[in-house]
Amino acid sequence: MAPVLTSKELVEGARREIVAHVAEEKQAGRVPCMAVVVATDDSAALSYARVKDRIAKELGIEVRIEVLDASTTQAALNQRMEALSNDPMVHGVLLELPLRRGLDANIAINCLAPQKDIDGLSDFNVARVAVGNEEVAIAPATPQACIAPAESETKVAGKLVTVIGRGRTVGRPLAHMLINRGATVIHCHSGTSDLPSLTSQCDILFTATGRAGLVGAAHVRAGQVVVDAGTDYSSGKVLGDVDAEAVGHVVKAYTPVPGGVGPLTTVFLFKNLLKAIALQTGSEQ
Ligand SMILES: Nc1nc2c(c(=O)[nH]1)N[C@@H](CN(C=O)c1ccc(C(=O)N[C@@H](CCC(=O)O)C(=O)O)cc1)CN2
Repeated sequence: MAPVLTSKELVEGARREIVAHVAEEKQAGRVPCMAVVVATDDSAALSYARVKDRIAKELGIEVRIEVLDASTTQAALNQRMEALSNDPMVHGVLLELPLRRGLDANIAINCLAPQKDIDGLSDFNVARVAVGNEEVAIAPATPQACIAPAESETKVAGKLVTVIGRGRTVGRPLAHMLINRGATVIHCHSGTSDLPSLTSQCDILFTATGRAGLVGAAHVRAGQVVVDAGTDYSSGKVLGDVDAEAVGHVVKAYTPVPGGVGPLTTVFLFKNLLKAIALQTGSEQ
């Protein structure tokens, strides 16, 4: 079996960096504060909010969780996002996804000032990433959490990579971020015909569809690194896109689910909060 690229060491390294950075912020008189808006009944999304709260406490970061009940309208959600964005004590706002039916995440997220959009999902941040201006953008956390384990195994620059998935939170920004890092990108999705021929020719395969077991032995070849950002809870436990048993016998290394991209996503959200502060205070131009 190929080595499993667990994210434990990367998470621990990132946490050490965050703790040091938070201490600097506190010396400068700021307590980094993230608002988490929960307007969903999705049990996974609710538990992610609680996980963020617990980890934030360990890192010295303040978290304000705002739960909006089932009667919340789009207008009320937008107003809450705007108010949190205008609060000088709040440095970043995150909207737990997916939202309740009838609420539009894009409209709500675009009510935030771009420098407070720590999910990096507002049109402003998406556009900055897409045009290669990532330095001064807030890039979404999950794509960052996909690239870090791949980079720990092999350089992304100059490689042929395939991305499966075109969602707004992972697949789409990930493809842009890989281009920004010098990779040659094949971008696939649910409508792609003959997926195995496009996934098996690349050096690094990223998958973010949420369809458990989509990637099997026919999709991979020896020597590849496979990064799995899929999460499917329909069976009662969390499963990735990759059939690890089948793929693990073929490839060079792969990230597991759980224990791979997920835990790294959370720490990159906190890193985004610190970048947001730098953008707000002008210490990053
Ligand atoms: N507004 C956002 N919503 C969502 C995002 C996001 O980046 N912004 N990503 C995911 C949720 N997410 C972080 O917010 C997240 C997902 C998974 C994990 C994680 O650690 N998963 C564990 C498995 C946990 C389990 O057993 O249930 C793992 O993979 O090891 C953390 C954060 C969707 N929503």
